[in-house]
Amino acid sequence: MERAAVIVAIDGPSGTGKSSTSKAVAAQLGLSYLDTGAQYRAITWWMVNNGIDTDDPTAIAAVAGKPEIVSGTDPSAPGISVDGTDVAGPIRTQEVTSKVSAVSAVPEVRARITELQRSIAAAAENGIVVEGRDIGTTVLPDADLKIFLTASPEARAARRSGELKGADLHTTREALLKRDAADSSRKTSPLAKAGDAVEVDTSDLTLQQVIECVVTLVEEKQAGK
Ligand SMILES: Nc1ncnc2c1ncn2[C@@H]1O[C@H](COP(=O)(O)OP(=O)(O)O)[C@@H](O)[C@H]1O
Ligand SMILES: Nc1ccn([C@H]2C[C@H](O)[C@@H](COP(=O)(O)OP(=O)(O)O)O2)c(=O)n1
Repeated sequence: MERAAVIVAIDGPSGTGKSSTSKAVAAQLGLSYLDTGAQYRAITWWMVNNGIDTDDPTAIAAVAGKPEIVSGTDPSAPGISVDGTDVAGPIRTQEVTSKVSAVSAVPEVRARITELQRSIAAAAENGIVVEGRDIGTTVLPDADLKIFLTASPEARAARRSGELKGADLHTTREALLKRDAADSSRKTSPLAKAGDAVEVDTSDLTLQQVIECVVTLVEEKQAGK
């Protein structure tokens, strides 16, 4: 039986499991996948690389339309490039991580990236899992299923410092909470749970349990479409 294309929005703060869950769910169900955080990281990388002062919203706004960002949507190899350069590695540096909240708070940046996200979602013939901070509230308010992942700061910091081998837990926790606070308090499209999103606290769940939970929710939606 042909399945209807389903659009899934997964939002939440850093380290709640959005990327790992979204990729696995998309792969398991044959859907496309979009990492919107990678797009904000990519535009931030471009700003840094081009000497733009990331503390100057006017300077950022003036050039927000310049970089050409191309996102891969295959969950097993997503990939991201800026003006033809593969930036999958460089967008994960600490410098980019520390500047991404300031760049992504600029309305001109958000307008540009949001438009790109909507066109990618519209082109996904078999459906798509889109993960970020404002997907269910702003980017795709008509998504078929909205999930909001949460987890305690302790669990999130432990997961992140596990990734950044040897990183101090306290420093990781503080940096993560600072970024969440900035992302939640910005004026334009802050990190927020949509009223109709299903909240899943992943603190005491394994990644496999979270994946199974989301797969079940998607399959229920598909069955009802
Ligand atoms: N439920 C979980 N239990 C334990 N570790 C997890 C869980 N979910 C994700 N992780 C791990 O935590 C880290 C951050 O997950 P990630 O998916 O990148 O989160 P986010 O995209 O929300 O920032 C990864 O190393 C991932 O493997
Ligand atoms: N939809 C989105 C996605 C990410 N952002 C911004 C805010 C986030 O701190 C950064 C980086 O997002 P990313 O998902 O890569 O962050 P993690 O380190 O995985 O938590 O991008 C956003 O403003 N809107």
